[in-house]
Amino acid sequence: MSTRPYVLASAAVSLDGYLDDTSDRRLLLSNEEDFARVDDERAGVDAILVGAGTIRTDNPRLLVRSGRGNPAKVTITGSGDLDPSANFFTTGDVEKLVYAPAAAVPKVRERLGAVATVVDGGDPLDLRRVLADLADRGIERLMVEGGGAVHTMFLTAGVVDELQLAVAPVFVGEAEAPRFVGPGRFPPGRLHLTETRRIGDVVFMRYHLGQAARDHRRLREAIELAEKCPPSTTFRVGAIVVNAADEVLATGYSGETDPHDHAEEVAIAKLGDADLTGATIYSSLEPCSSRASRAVSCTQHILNAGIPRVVFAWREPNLFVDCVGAETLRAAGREVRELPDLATLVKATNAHLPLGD
Ligand SMILES: NC(=O)C1=CN([C@@H]2O[C@H](COP(=O)(O)OP(=O)(O)OC[C@H]3O[C@@H](n4cnc5c(N)ncnc54)[C@H](OP(=O)(O)O)[C@@H]3O)[C@@H](O)[C@H]2O)C=CC1
Ligand SMILES: Nc1c(N[C@@H]2O[C@H](COP(=O)(O)O)[C@@H](O)[C@H]2O)[nH]c(=O)[nH]c1=O
Repeated sequence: MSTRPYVLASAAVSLDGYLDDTSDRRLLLSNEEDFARVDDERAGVDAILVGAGTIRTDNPRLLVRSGRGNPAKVTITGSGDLDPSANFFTTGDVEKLVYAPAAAVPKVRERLGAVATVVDGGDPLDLRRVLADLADRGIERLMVEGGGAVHTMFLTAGVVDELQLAVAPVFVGEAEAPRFVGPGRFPPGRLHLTETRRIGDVVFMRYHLGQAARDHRRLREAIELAEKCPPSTTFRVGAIVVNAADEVLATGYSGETDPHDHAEEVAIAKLGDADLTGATIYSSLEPCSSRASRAVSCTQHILNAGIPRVVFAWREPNLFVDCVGAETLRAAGREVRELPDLATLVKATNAHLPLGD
């Protein structure tokens, strides 16, 4: 079971590393196309978090403009100095959560209790406790949109899995303007760069950190493995099982020994009596939860084998069956991570299927 959500930090920065200028007007660093990308990211998360400073400065709504998702809104405050009529609280029919240090909770609840759920975040506020509480509330994927104090806090606490930066072609040049991050002890070493993209005049960069970086590397390998699948009229999938030390225990791909083979069942069948404590199975596609060709689903094989962690890229589209693999595994207490930025590669391997768009 996840003890915290997958945390995706997102920011748009100037060439000199600022989030905003010092004027009263909000500085738009993203261009229209990049704001659409941010909207897509928002549509794919369960909650969006900004600091109280951002609510006071920007008065954001934090809604999905395209109407495709319904993420909850989350903020952090020590002072409780937030206006209950701010857009954060008044727009969107979604849950609003305010985390405050224990000592401040009564005051914050008095001010904001009618428009939000005020939660004790520990004394002093403990980020891991906040994240554990969000996980308990069903938040699997959290997008942290800033501002600078919040990005610094999350990154220096080592709880960011993915960082998305959009660099805009402008200088701010004001010493008093908010920077992307302040000083602190950040994760050591170089981050794992997983994507760069030109979006008009903006450069988009995606990085993965820590375990998420290891997951990204292994999942790409599983996706590449699917290229070995023989021609098929069903999904072409690759799977890799690693132990707690990230050593490969077994691999498999669809149709490896028989046309009905699924990648996960092939890999699991090769495991023998390997120690699966802390093991992870990487599968390019969400493990199936029911199937026509054989009696036991891959979700059930994973549960039977006792593999505690599952990482996949693409939610199974409702082409053959209605898949509930991820939900079933989570309900059984397994940690499930989805890396949807790799789904495009899996779709390309499955271009033979009638998938629509
Ligand atoms: N370009 C971009 O992508 C973005 C830009 N921005 C910009 O960033 C700026 C705001 O950034 P910034 O001023 O750093 O503010 P933040 O949004 O990071 O919020 C900081 C506030 O969060 C609360 N907080 C932080 N840590 C704690 C803690 N440990 N315990 C309790 N409360 C805590 C405090 O609230 P309190 O003071 O109430 O106690 C603090 O003042 C704005 O100018 C905004 O426009 C913001 C988001 C994205
Ligand atoms: N200025 C800026 C961002 N600002 C973020 O967007 C929030 C406003 O959201 P909304 O009210 O929903 O439009 C704002 O508070 C801050 O978190 N984001 C970006 O990707 N690029 C940008 O250039």
